[in-house]
Amino acid sequence: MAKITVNKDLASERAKCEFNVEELTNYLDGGRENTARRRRMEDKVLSVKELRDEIPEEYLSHKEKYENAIRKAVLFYKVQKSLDDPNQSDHERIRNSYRSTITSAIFKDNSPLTLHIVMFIPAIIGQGNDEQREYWLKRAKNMEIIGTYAQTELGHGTFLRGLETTATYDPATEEFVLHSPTLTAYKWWPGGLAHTANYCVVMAILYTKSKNCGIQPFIVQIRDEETHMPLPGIKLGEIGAKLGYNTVNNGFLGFDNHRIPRDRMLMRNAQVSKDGTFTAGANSKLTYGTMVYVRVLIVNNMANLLAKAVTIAIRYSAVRRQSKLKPEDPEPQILDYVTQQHKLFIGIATSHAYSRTALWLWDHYAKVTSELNAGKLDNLPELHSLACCLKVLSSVDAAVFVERSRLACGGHGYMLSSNLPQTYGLVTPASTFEGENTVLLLQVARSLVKAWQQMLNGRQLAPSMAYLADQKQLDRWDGSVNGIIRAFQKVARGKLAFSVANFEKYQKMGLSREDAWNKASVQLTAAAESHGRAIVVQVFKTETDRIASSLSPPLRKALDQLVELFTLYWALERLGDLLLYSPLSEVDVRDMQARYEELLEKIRPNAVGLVDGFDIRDEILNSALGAYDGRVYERLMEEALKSPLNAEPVNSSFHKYLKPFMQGKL
Ligand SMILES: CCCCCCCC/C=C\CCCCCCCCCC(=O)SCCNC(=O)CCNC(=O)[C@H](O)C(C)(C)COP(=O)(O)OP(=O)(O)OC[C@H]1O[C@@H](n2cnc3c(N)ncnc32)[C@H](O)[C@@H]1OP(=O)(O)O
Ligand SMILES: Cc1cc2nc3c(=O)[nH]c(=O)nc-3n(C[C@H](O)[C@H](O)[C@H](O)COP(=O)(O)OP(=O)(O)OC[C@H]3O[C@@H](n4cnc5c(N)ncnc54)[C@H](O)[C@@H]3O)c2cc1C
Repeated sequence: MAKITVNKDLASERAKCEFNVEELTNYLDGGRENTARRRRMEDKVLSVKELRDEIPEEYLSHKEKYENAIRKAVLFYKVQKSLDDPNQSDHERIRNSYRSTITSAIFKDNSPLTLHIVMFIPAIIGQGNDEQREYWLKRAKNMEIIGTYAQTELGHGTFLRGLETTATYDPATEEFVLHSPTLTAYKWWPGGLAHTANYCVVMAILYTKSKNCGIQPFIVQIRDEETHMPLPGIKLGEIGAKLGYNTVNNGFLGFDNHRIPRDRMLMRNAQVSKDGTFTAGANSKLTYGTMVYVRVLIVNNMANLLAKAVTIAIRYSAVRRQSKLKPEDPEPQILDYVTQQHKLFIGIATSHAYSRTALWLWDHYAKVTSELNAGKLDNLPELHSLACCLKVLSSVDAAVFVERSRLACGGHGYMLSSNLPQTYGLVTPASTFEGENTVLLLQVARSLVKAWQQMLNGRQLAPSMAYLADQKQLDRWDGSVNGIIRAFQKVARGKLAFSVANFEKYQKMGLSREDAWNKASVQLTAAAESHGRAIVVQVFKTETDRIASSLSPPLRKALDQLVELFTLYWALERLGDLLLYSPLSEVDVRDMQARYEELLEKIRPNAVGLVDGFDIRDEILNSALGAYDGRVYERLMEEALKSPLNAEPVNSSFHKYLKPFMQGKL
């Protein structure tokens, strides 16, 4: 094997690291065996050279990008399948794949099969009855059919009761008639819908016996299994170019009185009998279960994308030298600027915070799902609220810190060859999809207001909201992580109390409940956001304490520093709230600021080790700035030379336009 020459600054950073990087990787993977398994899988996938792009994706046309993505998706699926351990349960398979980012090595802009895996199959599992699962899951898991999740319409994404697609039951033929009565009823957005999927789960308003029975899921064939032509009564297409996700093949779909058999309604929850009698499920919101599942997964996806961005930015910052700190000294590494550390170390800490929170949430999700399967629904509202608020916070923070990583790389961060713009294109839609963030915060606020009322009635609160009942004053600011967590809880409690008081005040002033809610909604969403912050810091701290107790002292210290940095960063960001709701004084603020700066200094020698610990291979980072060897400038030039414009010294447009123009002949 050729010897890698590592940039000398990066090499000396690695020599400075105070902990064992491999131990950190094992910790993140959940053990040495998991690291080995993940690496074996990466080796195998990366050994398939047909999965690599010869021409950088960005130089392909829109159509070529899609065709190339499909070519790779098929091959990638087969390689993955050959590595699958059939003895793992679905729960274990997903948990074990939490640290896997290998998909990014193949697709810079995501795969056209994403929705098949992430929503179509889960919708059949969550919404299909036993026979439906038996039949459809086998076909879907074997890739005999490819599906997507078609819910959003041109006119409505958030407000599901406002969907216009109808499924009207016809008892004479025992069929549902699917129809899009208007342009705005067209399904719009589903990934893979345009040219990839031949089936989809369609969410439509069910009418039977002339009654609206709410939104229900239907499994609908949309293309012929042989010719792939759209079926009669179905209009399909692609929605066009987007900020990112351009290889996901998002599509539109309209129905013109398209008929499907009765057994195509997924009937795990609600049912329609042959004569058209509707039987409601135990809770109508179980129909929204696929969204809860994906919201839970998104938290982890955000942690991984952020780890990628911050790895690139930290390595680049160790290599890049710019300006002068002292006139007599050479140009320093930009990582030595404390402002640069302030921009980036929080990204490392945030990725850790959400990857710990994501695992915690996944285990909670699995527990509640098994209760739901046993008919126990009590914990569904809390799960919904938690999934909403953690999806919101992780997507907002990831977008901010990925963009900050890009900016921290100066001009080179603007290059597609840095892979930072594309990474931003992957994180930013998560603030919109799977429930627009403000809308989800309002759902969280709704659950908090309910909890507040339960508390006033002396009822027990769900564990994640139990702190609301803690009436004790926070007498003293001690600056410890646990003290700050309690302060965050006080903030959330205080903001909730304030918004509930305003909500009630507006109603007393004569506004309807709905108008009062709307008027109080800025404060309500702020309370929901604070509730989320309190949960994330607490989970980050307690889960790190729980899992890291057996680690070596140097690594334990490094992780504790990240937890403290994360806590202090948000305390300083939310000073106004803390000054309102906790006994924080001016001196305490100055102490916190000093401690924060001290932490930046302590983390500085470990910065490269911390991102090396994410163990994201060059093929996955896909970045001229972030490669392990730090050959930043050489790679930037190599990538520049791949531009098709560099294939010839003079472009034909010179003779056609520029020359006549400059010579006054045009
Ligand atoms: C080996 C496999 C490994 C897999 C690994 C995969 C790796 C990849 C990882 C990550 C994936 C990244 C890529 C993801 C691509 C995703 C693409 C995106 C797809 C989509 O966007 S699909 C469309 C999503 N759409 C939405 O989210 C719509 C948002 N709107 C809503 O959810 C609702 O309309 C609403 C909640 C806002 C309001 O609903 P409505 O019916 O009007 O409700 P109300 O009448 O107001 O009642 C509210 C009442 O209901 C309760 N409630 C609401 N939702 C739920 C729920 N889901 N569960 C439980 N309860 C719910 C709510 O609390 C209220 O209760 P109350 O009345 O207060 O008691
Ligand atoms: C990349 C990408 C992939 C997607 N993939 C899929 C898919 O596979 N399948 C699918 O079905 N859908 C998909 N979607 C659609 C996505 O789920 C919706 O865009 C999302 O649910 C938001 O709905 P909307 O676009 O209608 O936004 P809107 O609801 O119109 O939001 C616009 C604005 O209105 C505000 N607003 C709306 N309602 C309220 C309210 N009640 N209170 C306060 N403010 C409100 C919002 O906060 C926002 O600021 C995808 C979207 C994207 C971007």
